[in-house]
Formats: sequence, structure tokens, C-alpha cells
Amino acid sequence: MSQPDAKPLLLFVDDDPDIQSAARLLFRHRRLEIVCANDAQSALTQLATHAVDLVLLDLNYSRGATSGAEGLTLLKDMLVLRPELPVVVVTGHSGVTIAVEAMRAGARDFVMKPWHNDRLATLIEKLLAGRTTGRETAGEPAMIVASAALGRIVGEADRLAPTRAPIVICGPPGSGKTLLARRILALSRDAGSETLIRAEECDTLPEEHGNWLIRDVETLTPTIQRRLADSLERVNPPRVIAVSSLDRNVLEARLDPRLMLHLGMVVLTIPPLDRRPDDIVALVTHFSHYFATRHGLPEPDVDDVCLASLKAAVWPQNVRSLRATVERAVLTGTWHVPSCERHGSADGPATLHDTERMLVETALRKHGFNVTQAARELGLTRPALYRRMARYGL
Ligand SMILES: Nc1ncnc2c1ncn2[C@@H]1O[C@H](COP(=O)(O)OP(=O)(O)OP(=O)(O)O)[C@@H](O)[C@H]1O
Repeated sequence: MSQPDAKPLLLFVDDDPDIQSAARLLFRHRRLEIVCANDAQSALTQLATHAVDLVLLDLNYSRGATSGAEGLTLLKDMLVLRPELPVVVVTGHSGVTIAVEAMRAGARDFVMKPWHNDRLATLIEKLLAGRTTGRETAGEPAMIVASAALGRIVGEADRLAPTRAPIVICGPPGSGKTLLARRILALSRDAGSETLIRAEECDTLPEEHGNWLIRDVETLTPTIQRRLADSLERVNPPRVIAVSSLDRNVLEARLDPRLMLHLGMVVLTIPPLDRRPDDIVALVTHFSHYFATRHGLPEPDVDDVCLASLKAAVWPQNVRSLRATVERAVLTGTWHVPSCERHGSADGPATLHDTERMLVETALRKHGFNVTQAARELGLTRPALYRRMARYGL
């Protein structure tokens, strides 16, 4: 939340540059700051990096979309990040039904396109008048979802969030299990009362039967596992979201069968980051902007070769490692991309120079030194590849 004496900041989400300009003009006249976003990812990044006071969200923000579905998903994402954020939805083609659905999902109001300038401005002033002053504590970090694989998992999680279903989330370290678990609890019917249980340190279960987030569930002692199974068999069981870095089958073998029966009704598995290259690209953009804003430094350059090496790298702690790599690039102005070697190198992360050399060499060998094919794989032109071959003596 911006300071009380600062101009309120409005985030406007619509991909049409003409409509963005019209909105800028309208709100600047009315002493509002405005930032714009073209798509879901940049909207979430703006929200994570700016003290936004209100969002105006076109439910069909991308060209050709008419169902409003993408807008509804983004609305939910934004309210996970900032549950109290006033969001006004704008709808044109998809009409009132979708607007009502958006109100049910937490939007404060809606306007139909084409909007009436004065009426829209009055509505926004009214909503902003009720804003609390002072800095609101940040909600959850934004969850960036660009790959189809993660999209399916998050879609399933959102669908089940308002139920009382216990859910197990598997996935390698740092892949976003806890973030997803918190998202489910934030979207659940009785959000707000969450008890975090670190299984390793747990010698008794909470009295309160609210929402439980259990981390490293496989490390619960056999006695606590049996007690947890008992609680899940009660008439009014706690809502449990359990998280584990073990593979699903290994987890099944480690947990009490009765506990697994209740707890593992739904198991969501987040794939490792290196199997989600689309997420790598989106996360790099997001974290670059986030850390550049946080540290007051410029965003680091990311060209195609750099992106290729980020996609080819091994991320032992998945998104956590990538996040740290991007923060380091913001701080030092240089990319230190971990090696592509599956088993890592004793010297620690290689420089971008080393990684690029290895990528070029690997592509050339793979294609029997056919420059055209290797260049195509690397996303480079032939001259660009020749320059690199000369630079690395290949
Ligand atoms: N899709 C994502 N978008 C943005 N940030 C993410 C995403 N996934 C993970 N992160 C970030 O990466 C870091 C690790 O995520 P998280 O703690 O949820 O992983 P985890 O799988 O629970 O890890 P661990 O198994 O080590 O407990 C956090 O800073 C989190 O905010």
C-alpha cells in the first residue's frame, strides 16, 4: 500500500495499447498513478514490485479471448497475493454472467465496456477512499505459472482448494510445493487460520482443527502418523495439505497405510524445474524485475544464449536456485549459471562464458559440426555461431 500522502497507484491490466493510453490519460487527470500490464505474468510481477492500491482488470486481457476464464484465474492469483486488494473487473464480450462469477471470486465491482469515464472514476475514488493507510504487509510471493505442466497442477489445486479435501504435494526441493500449499489454503473456504507443522520437530498435533500445512510429512514419527490418521477419520477433521520432497511411490512406502489412504486421496506432483523450460523464461523475467526493483539496480541483460544456458542448467534446488541466480545477476551484473553437468562440478557454478562454450560445443558435436543445424538448435544465426566458434577456438 502506498504512503497516505502519495498518489494512489492503480494497476491496469489490458493488452490493448490504445485502451491503456486512454486509461493513462483518464487517471492522470484525476491524480492517480497508473502502471499497466499486458498479461498475467507481468500483472503479477507489477503487483509483487509496486505498492498497488487498486486493480482494474479486463477479464479478456489478451487478443481474441472472450470467455473471461483467463481473467478469472488472474483475479484469483492476485487475491492470493493480496487478499484485501480492491479489484474492479472490466467486461465486454463475455457479459454479466462472468462479471457475477468474478464478484463471487472476490472482485469488488465491475464495469461494462465501453466504460463511462466519470462513472468509472467515481467508482474508483469510492473504493480508494476506503483504503487503509500505511504499508500493508506483503502477502505470499507471486506464483508464476507459464508451462502447461504447472498450469494443469495449479488448475487442479484451485479446483480443489474450496473443498475440505486433504492434498499431498510432491516434488523435488525448492520446486514450489510450499507456495502451492499456501495458495490452496489462501483459496480455501476458511482461509486465514493456518498452522504450519514441521514434521521433523513435531511431537504433538495441534488441538485446533483448522488448516494444517505439514512440511516433510514423511518425517513424522510412526506414533504421530497414527494420530494424524485418527484425526482424519473424525467427523470434523482438520484440512491437511501435506508436502514432501520424496517421489510419490517412495512416500507411499514410508507412510502408515491408513494415513496414506486418507491423506493421499489427491497427490499433486510438481515436476523439476529443468523439465519446465517455459517456467524458467517467465521466472527469469519475473525475478529480474522483482530484484531490480527491490535493490534499486538495473535489470540484468538476458539474451538468447543466456536463456539457453539457463534452460540447460541443472537446478539442484529448482526455483529456489534460479531465484538466487537471478538475484546474484542483479547484484553483480554478471550471470553465474550453474553447470549443465548432471553431477555438478567441483569448482561450483561456472561462468556464463564457460556454460556458453559448453553449449556451443555440445550442439556442434551433436550435429557432427554441421553449423546450420547447430545454429538452429541454439537459436543463433550462422554468423553468430561462427563468431562464437572463433571466440572459443572450436
Ligand atoms: N512458480 C513459482 N513462481 C514464483 N516463485 C516460485 C515458484 N515456485 C517456487 N518459487 C519460489 O521458490 C522458492 C522455493 O519455493 P518453495 O519453498 O515453495 O519450495 P518447496 O518445494 O516447498 O521447497 P522445499 O522442498 O525445500 O521445502 C520460494 O522462494 C518460492 O517463492
